[in-house]
Amino acid sequence: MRVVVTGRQGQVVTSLLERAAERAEVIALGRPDLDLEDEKSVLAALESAKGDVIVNAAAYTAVDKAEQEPEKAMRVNAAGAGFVAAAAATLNTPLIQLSTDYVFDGALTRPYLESDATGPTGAYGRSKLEGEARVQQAQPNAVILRTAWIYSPFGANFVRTMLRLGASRDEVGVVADQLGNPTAALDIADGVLAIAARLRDDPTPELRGVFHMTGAGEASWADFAEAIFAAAQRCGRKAVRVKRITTADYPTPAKRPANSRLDCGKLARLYGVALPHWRQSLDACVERLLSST
Ligand SMILES: NC(=O)C1=CN([C@@H]2O[C@H](COP(=O)(O)OP(=O)(O)OC[C@H]3O[C@@H](n4cnc5c(N)ncnc54)[C@H](O)[C@@H]3O)[C@@H](O)[C@H]2O)C=CC1
Repeated sequence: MRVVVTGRQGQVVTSLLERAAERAEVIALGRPDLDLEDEKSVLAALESAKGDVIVNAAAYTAVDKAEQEPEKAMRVNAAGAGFVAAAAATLNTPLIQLSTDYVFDGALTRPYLESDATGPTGAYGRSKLEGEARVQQAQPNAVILRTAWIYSPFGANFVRTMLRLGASRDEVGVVADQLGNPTAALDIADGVLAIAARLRDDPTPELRGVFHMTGAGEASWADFAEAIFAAAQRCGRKAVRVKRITTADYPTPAKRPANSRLDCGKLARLYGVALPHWRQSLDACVERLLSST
């Protein structure tokens, strides 16, 4: 199977390249060859790459910065996703579009289902939600995969930020009143490859549409940070305390949902795909990061 993915250095792209092994050939296309802001480059690059399945993993992911440049977030995450979907339709190729828990407002007190009403609280979430709509319009042969709180040994993410802060501090303040599902990018890659193989071979309409896919288990950012520091301590690093603070204590430009837990039951039922518990994958990630520094 030949999987063509947008982006070259993102967490999910890098994980797909690493996890492909003998299951798939993964071709990563990034700027300048494929720029989501340039429709012609998107079609030309995807056409020449000739994938069995296309994965749109590139995105404008700077959640806070998006508040200052919402038009740019829209161009990349909404228009750009639409370009990828239109190209996928032209090339008659199924598409997997990565999306986010931040399409929800966080008011529910249970994990969100695919059928729950969306209501993004910031520019990033709005742009990703509009991206979902453009994909569904342009290429019905698509899976929109909402994931969340991605961490990995690559790129910028919460695990790497905590390890950096923990190296120079004994205590770090972390918000304890936002709940979500930490998700390893390497596990996302495994899930995406399984979904891609099924999408290519199985035309069942129920396999298309919106699906939630996160690591099993839930956490607040403070729980997540505590687990990171515990794993680091097992690797010989000093202890770091987590001071549990509130969202009000740590204002950010983008308002984040208090609860963005996603219910992943639909993906398990229809695809038989369920990602490992975030704690399990976290230990491997921390060990890998600390052994390489
Ligand atoms: N990082 C997270 O915690 C979450 C991410 N997601 C979604 O998952 C997907 C993958 O996220 P990550 O791998 O963490 O992202 P990332 O930020 O690590 O990588 C994004 C990639 O997109 C590329 N990119 C940005 N603008 C581009 C453009 N105009 N043309 C071509 N490439 C461009 C960047 O160069 C980068 O390589 C994205 O769709 C993101 O919205 C969903 C939920 C949470």
